[in-house]
Amino acid sequence: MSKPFIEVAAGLILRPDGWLLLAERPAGKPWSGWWELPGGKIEAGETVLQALTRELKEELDIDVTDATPWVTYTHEYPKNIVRLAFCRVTGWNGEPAGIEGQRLAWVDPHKPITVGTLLPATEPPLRWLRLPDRYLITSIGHTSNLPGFLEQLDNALQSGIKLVQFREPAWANEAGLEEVKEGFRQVLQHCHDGGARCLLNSVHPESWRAQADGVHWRACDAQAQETPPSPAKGLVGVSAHTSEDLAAARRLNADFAVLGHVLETPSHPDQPGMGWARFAQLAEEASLPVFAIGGQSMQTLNAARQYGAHGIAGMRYLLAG
Ligand SMILES: Nc1nc2c([nH]c(=O)n2[C@H]2C[C@H](O)[C@@H](COP(=O)(O)OP(=O)(O)OP(=O)(O)O)O2)c(=O)[nH]1
Repeated sequence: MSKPFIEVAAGLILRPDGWLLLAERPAGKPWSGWWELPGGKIEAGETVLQALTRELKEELDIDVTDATPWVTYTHEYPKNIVRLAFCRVTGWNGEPAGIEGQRLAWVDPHKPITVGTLLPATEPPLRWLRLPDRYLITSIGHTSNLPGFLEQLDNALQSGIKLVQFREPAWANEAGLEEVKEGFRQVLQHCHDGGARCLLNSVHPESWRAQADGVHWRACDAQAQETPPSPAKGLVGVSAHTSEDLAAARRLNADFAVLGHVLETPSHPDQPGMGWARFAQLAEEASLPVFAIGGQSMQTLNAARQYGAHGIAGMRYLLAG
């Protein structure tokens, strides 16, 4: 007999200081005593955000004023399969209270969670929440551009960029390997001095990866990998344009995908963007955090979140701050 399939809306209720609300499952419910994100089952005819708003009123007595879809994730338990639509909740009226007698705790998601044991399906979103919301991709292109780029990079790091990808296919085509490798070394050093991590694009030699803080797979390279290559060091990102690319990202146990391009962008002048509607569709099926790419800037971050993005990725606009 097939297992029951449950659809759930769950909220990452985030205070302005970044702390997150967790709740203990009350006595009398399955998994009582385990900690979770507040929320509950989606009823027939309800949208995810309607279900979330109702559940948070019933369980916490708060009125949600600002919530956006985030990652939708399916987990198989021994007795059922749960599809969790996680949403970021950043605005509400009222002070959360444990209406069903459940204990509540505000926690810093960037530190180990010590309040109690999390439900198995609640662990991934806490890990994903630690990803920064902006992902800067390098576009140096030529050895003579390196000093100017590093200056701009320092400014971007100062303005809060915490995740960078070294991706230089054009530069690697026209310059010697050692020259580009030296550029990578310098970018990495600036990132580390500025408190950021730097992933290496899979277009560059595998032997450089040990220095990087993780690998970012091109879509074609991700598709070509049958199984995750030996335990990945650091973060794993994957570029995606289609459902198949997102499936490859899941096979590689990626921490996130970069999906696009969404809007028109100078880096792909002849290709129209997929648009936000298609982006939202693909993001919903991704089962992992997705950065929107293509025409993205701080002005599009809020829009991207409305369509289910975790954050934005880009070259020019993110570098310009
Ligand atoms: N709310 C929530 N549910 C989670 C999380 N992680 C996780 O595996 N689940 C599972 C546990 C349950 O099987 C299911 C949620 O169902 P529930 O029993 O809380 O739903 P509900 O509040 O509508 O409860 P009820 O009225 O049916 O008693 O999702 C999480 O972080 N938050």
